[in-house]
Amino acid sequence: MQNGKLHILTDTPSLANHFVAELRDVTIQHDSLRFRRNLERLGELLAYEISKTLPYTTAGITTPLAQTQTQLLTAQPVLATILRAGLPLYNGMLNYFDKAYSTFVGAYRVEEENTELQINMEYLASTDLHDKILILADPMLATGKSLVKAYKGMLRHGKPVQVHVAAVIASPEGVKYLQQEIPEATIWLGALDDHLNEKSYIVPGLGDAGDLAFGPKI
Ligand SMILES: O=P(O)(O)OC[C@H]1O[C@H](OP(=O)(O)OP(=O)(O)O)[C@H](O)[C@@H]1O
Ligand SMILES: O=c1cc[nH]c(=O)[nH]1
Ligand SMILES: [Mg+2]
Repeated sequence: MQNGKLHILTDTPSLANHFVAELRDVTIQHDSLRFRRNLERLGELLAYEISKTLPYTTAGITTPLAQTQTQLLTAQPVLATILRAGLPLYNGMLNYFDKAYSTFVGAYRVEEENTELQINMEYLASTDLHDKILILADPMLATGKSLVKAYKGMLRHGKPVQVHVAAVIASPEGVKYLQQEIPEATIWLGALDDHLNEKSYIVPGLGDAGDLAFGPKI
């Protein structure tokens, strides 16, 4: 699906399908090194796709043989992510936007029986966001509450001129919530899944991205 504001990598046959498949597959996903690397690879692909929509200016460069011209980013984006599971995806993006400044948010879902899902946000370290192109990356867009809470917290550090949200797997419910709460955002997904289950996990999804990347939380 491509509607200008929502882009989904796996709607087109490409290697992105392999990386998402390996993240989901129970016979492969327990290899945590491979799991993190696949998140990183998708961060690289998403960064590349986003880069095609950013502003560029013509710049002159000197090779050993001649002068030539090229198109370079007018300004670096700011990369933001949510700990823990966001780290490998962020790292992939930083591999490509290698001069970007960063913003980090520490947030986690509090999953308790019979209560509505809450997000605990305990840490936010941000660079100046005023008039910046912000790319907010988190592998899982489930209810969307973590991303929305993180973004609203970040606005204390300036209003970005452009907002991109990048996720590896999203639910339709999460996309709808994000579009309602952050209508200015362009959304970039690895895959758009079917639904959320009663514990607000994405189905078919991949399970718990943070635990698969870094081990179970106690
Ligand atoms: O859309 P939501 O319903 O808010 O869910 C998505 C959040 O869940 C995961 O983090 P989690 O809370 O599991 O923390 P972790 O990265 O420490 O595992 C994921 O990385 C998102 O931040
Ligand atoms: O399906 C989900 C939902 C939230 N967080 C995850 O890691 N997976
Ligand atoms: Mg988790």
